[in-house]
Amino acid sequence: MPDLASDAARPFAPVQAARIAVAALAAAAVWFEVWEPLAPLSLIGVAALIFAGWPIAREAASNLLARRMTMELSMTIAIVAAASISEFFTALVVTVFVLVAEELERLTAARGRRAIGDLVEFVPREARVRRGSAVVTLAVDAVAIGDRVLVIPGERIPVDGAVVEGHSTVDQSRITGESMPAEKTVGSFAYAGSINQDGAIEIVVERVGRDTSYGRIIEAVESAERSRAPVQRLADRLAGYLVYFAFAAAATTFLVTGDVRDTISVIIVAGACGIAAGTPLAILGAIGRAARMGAIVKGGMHLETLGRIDTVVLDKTGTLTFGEPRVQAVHAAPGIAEDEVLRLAAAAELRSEHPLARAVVQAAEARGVALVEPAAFTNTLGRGITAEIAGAQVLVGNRRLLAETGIAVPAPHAAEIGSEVLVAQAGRYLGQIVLADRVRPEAHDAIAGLTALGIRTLLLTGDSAAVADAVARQIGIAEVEAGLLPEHKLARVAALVAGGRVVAMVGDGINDAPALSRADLGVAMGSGTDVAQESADIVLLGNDLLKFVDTVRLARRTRAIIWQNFAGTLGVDLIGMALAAAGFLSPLVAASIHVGSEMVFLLNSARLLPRGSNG
Ligand SMILES: Nc1ncnc2c1ncn2[C@@H]1O[C@H](COP(=O)(O)OP(=O)(O)OP(=O)(O)O)[C@@H](O)[C@H]1O
Ligand SMILES: [Zn+2]
Repeated sequence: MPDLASDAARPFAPVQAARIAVAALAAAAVWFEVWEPLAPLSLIGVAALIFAGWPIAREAASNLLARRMTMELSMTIAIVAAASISEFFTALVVTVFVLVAEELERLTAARGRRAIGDLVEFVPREARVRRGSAVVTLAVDAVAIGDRVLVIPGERIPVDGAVVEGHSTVDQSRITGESMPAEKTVGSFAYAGSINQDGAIEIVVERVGRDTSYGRIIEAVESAERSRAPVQRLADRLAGYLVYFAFAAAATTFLVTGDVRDTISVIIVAGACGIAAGTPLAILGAIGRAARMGAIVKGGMHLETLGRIDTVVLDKTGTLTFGEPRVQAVHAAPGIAEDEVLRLAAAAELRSEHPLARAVVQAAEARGVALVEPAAFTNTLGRGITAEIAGAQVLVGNRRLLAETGIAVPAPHAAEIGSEVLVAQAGRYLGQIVLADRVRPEAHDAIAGLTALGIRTLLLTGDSAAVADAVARQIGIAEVEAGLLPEHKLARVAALVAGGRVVAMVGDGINDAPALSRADLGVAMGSGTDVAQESADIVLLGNDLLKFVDTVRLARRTRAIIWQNFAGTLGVDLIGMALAAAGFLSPLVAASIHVGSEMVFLLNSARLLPRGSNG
């Protein structure tokens, strides 16, 4: 049972091969009774067992000292027992089996590790940095934020940053999971770890190394490898119990039948590496595969939770929509100019980070309206802005904000469904600005995918019921709750969790951060706030909701594979021990069943490893 973290990196050692060869040759020599001066004690057998069995016995001794019940322990006992009744052939062949199995396990585990190694290796170590008119090649560590990095066609992009020159298409599938090449022109954002295809581009460095999106993927996978998921601890415990059980069964067999060979078979047949090594391999493989799709799962525990979720709560703005509303129309009250409505709104919104605020300011700029700085302003959660402009109080926000101040507002324009931003000055209604956000094109299919998995979906939003209903209809979410303040979203999620649902909340961190952290699983959009991405359990780097659905499927499959291995191991071991106790299994057959079944379960886990990890 090799330890994934430490042993797997070790290549196939020549001495290990020598041990296997020596044990195999000695087994043949014993079989043909080549040189047996001291029969029934086989000198060749003893010498070969000491040489070949040494690592197994050493591992067994250290496990014994650490009070860990492992296969090495039971196998050592079985080998010694076989030798002590002069069954040297059996002892040697079992030794070969154990050594070969360990080597195979190590190779499988190494594949898991290599998937991570490839990940780390993929980002170039050097970058071409512009220095005045010259271009110098620097180690990526020496590149500073604000430097201009040049990337020629065919090269991998070494840093995260905005393109300031050139035009190209890049393959950024490793970061966002999108299979189509993405076009990069001046102003687009380029990710470290993507491959520049046909044009030279120049990038202003914004993030380097572990701070890049790709660096975060690596970090997530590495930490997933270090942290043990609860199911992994369960696997270790179960493996230990199996060894105890095998000892008890062997003792019983010996007491009842008095047959040493059958007793040895009972010990040998019970294997648990399929779960002890297969469980971490499955988790690592799944996390690596999710990372390939642009879904960073920050640990095996979250993967496990994801496999159990039955409810997904989604935020609207920034999650189901792009979170980039655009002004559709400005409706001014009689006698008021549209530009005046926009001017006051933009002034009030000037310092607000809210997506609606930014859209209003942008629209004002686009129309050439002069922007004035507000003398004072306050932001009321879920309502809007109260500002002081040119000595008058200006309200910019939703119906709730104006109604609470006693300002009458005409009914919404039936022509458009959009978020409305109402504007009032000194207690008088001036007009409204209608904004619309684009629904993410994959949102509809993503919801359908979740529904097909039997998952309940809810849309929670601070926006008006009219907008929320329109979005919900468009993407096929049945349950909608609108007009919610952040604390309402939190309470709603808390109620679902208290009701026994396993809840994932998908959001962008703008006014849904408390709910994100309250859910069993917080899923942050890559376009969301940094805080949300940092505190979330899963980050969707590419903002692709379909990849979230794929990740849910993957998590369920991982759970299924782990449980298949659990059940399979228990079944094989119990049936094997019963057959061995009844005298149906020779130690050799018992050893092949042990090793054979373990390899099947290990390969079952290895199915989850990302494919083509070199590409
Ligand atoms: N700066 C602002 N300017 C104008 N209106 C605002 C502002 N901040 C909040 N509002 C109003 O309050 C409502 C709720 O805002 P909140 O930020 O909680 O949710 P949201 O962004 O509309 O949607 P979601 O909850 O889906 O993210 C908005 O729809 C808007 O009507
Ligand atoms: Zn084993």
